[in-house]
Amino acid sequence: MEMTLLKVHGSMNTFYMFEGEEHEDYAQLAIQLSSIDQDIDGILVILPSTIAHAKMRVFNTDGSEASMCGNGLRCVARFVCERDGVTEAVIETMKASLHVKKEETLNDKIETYAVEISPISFALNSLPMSYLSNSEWLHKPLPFISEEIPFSAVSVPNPHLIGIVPAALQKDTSHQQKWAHYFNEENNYFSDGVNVSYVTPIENGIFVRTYERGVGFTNACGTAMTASALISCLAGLVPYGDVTVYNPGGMVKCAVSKTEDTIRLQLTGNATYLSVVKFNWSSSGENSCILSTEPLDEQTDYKEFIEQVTTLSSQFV
Ligand SMILES: N[C@@H](CCC[C@H](N)C(=O)O)C(=O)O
Repeated sequence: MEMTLLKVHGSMNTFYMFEGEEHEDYAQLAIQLSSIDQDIDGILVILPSTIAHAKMRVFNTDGSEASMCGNGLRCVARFVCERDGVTEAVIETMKASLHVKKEETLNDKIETYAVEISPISFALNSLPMSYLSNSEWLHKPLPFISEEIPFSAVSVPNPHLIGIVPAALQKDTSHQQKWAHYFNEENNYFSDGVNVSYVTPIENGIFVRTYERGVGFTNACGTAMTASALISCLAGLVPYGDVTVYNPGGMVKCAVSKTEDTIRLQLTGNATYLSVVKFNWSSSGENSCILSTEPLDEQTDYKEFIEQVTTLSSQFV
């Protein structure tokens, strides 16, 4: 089957995105595409929805399906808004229908979208995480990892384990690599695996590096950055409101607001189109191949933006 794919990124978290139908073997397509193009972190499928403007499904490079993808949702938001001629929309995801909207550009010429991140839960069984008989784990060391790093577990709704680390542990990624790898193999704590982020407060925000479940280290993970902003606010490391979050692929803004019984999260960042790719997909994989690639010209502007904004975080990249 010949398909037209858009190669897109949010903070350099990179995907092939396309309109599809239900009941195709997208897990296998994700595995095939990521073995052909090792730049990508997964695929985004835009489907018809009976309750929203569209439905998004996201598959990691290992073929596992995730309940949410913050960076991907911004790209889907752009596609759906441009397709339907609107500036706001609702996108159905695995666990919730989420509000998305076109935003003021983060910088000249950068297509920018804001997306709701929800539902949020600190209940360990929502990840799931199992540790002794705890029902939540917030800003406390996990002694089998380290007595110094405060970890928090949260689902938004995909699962995140977030550690607040000093600059030295942010620069040397081997500690994070070891534990993230361990938690994403057969283990006693996370039966479905977990996205693991190390967060370091910097001058005007936080820096977040994420090892994604089903992928490995990524340039950025949108849900992880938003969950990290929330944990940093709860821990008193940054004030509530708009948190500037740097990552190896760029910078986003995460709005965190909290009343007595409600937390609201919104992720704002780029939705950049890289190229239009014609792909021949055969289910056996034998004849699957890229037929043509037509580069688009948005990445030059994105690179300029990154050069301007990432001086503070360059020590970690
Ligand atoms: N990159 C995404 C998250 C993708 C899914 C994740 N690997 C999982 O399995 O939960 C993001 O931007 O949120």
